[in-house]
Amino acid sequence: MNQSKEQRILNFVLQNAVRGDPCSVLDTIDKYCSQKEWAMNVGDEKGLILDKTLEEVNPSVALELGTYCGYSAVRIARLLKPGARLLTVEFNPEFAAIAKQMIEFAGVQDKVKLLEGPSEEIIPQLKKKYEVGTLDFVFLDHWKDRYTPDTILLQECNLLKKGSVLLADNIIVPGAPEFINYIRNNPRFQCTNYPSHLEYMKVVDAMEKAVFLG
Ligand SMILES: Nc1ncnc2c1ncn2CCCCCNC(=O)c1cc(-c2ccc(F)cc2)cc(O)c1O
Ligand SMILES: [Mg+2]
Repeated sequence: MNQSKEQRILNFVLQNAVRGDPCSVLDTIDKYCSQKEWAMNVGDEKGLILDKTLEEVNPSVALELGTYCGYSAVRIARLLKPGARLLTVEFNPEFAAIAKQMIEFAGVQDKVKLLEGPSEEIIPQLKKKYEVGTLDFVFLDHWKDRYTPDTILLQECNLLKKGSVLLADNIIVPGAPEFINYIRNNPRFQCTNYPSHLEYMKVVDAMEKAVFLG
């Protein structure tokens, strides 16, 4: 049974990155996906926007929707202060299994909780089952047509507080037009657009930051 692309990415990391060194894991994934096989990691260019936003917010509790191979989970976790934690949600069991190994190899497993399932099921469980009060930071990188319903669900579940920051990937490609329409016309959010490029490609993409005003 031949390997999946995600398994090949993980194997390349296990053989070429430095165990316990998150930056070497990120660099190794970027090297593989830019030189050998494209994959939908946020990548190093948009990754810098993610880094800068995280340094601004310095979250105690962060949520990621769409783990994939764990690239952005490692990217986020490496910047979290002691005691801070990331909850990351992945729908696809094969991706979740890869991401778990990636997160452990990078040595950030103590900061990351990987939750398997659809976001619409997990979000309503965050307060009671996962002891979340409110979320300081949310990275949206899952199905693009889930960005809006999940942003509404986060509000309905009282998971956002004044100052909570949402950062959404892929505003141009694959695109999230309904989300952009929703969030930019919603007086409870202050939005900023960050032009960039699709991971590992010369194709234009962008990220959108939305600060919840309470
Ligand atoms: N917890 C949950 N709930 C619901 N869905 C869930 C989920 N957890 C996961 N998923 C399921 C989403 C899996 C993938 C989402 N990401 C994407 O679809 C994505 C696609 C591209 C792309 C661009 C140009 C191309 F030509 C082709 C693909 C780039 C990206 O950066 C992307 O993030
Ligand atoms: Mg993405």
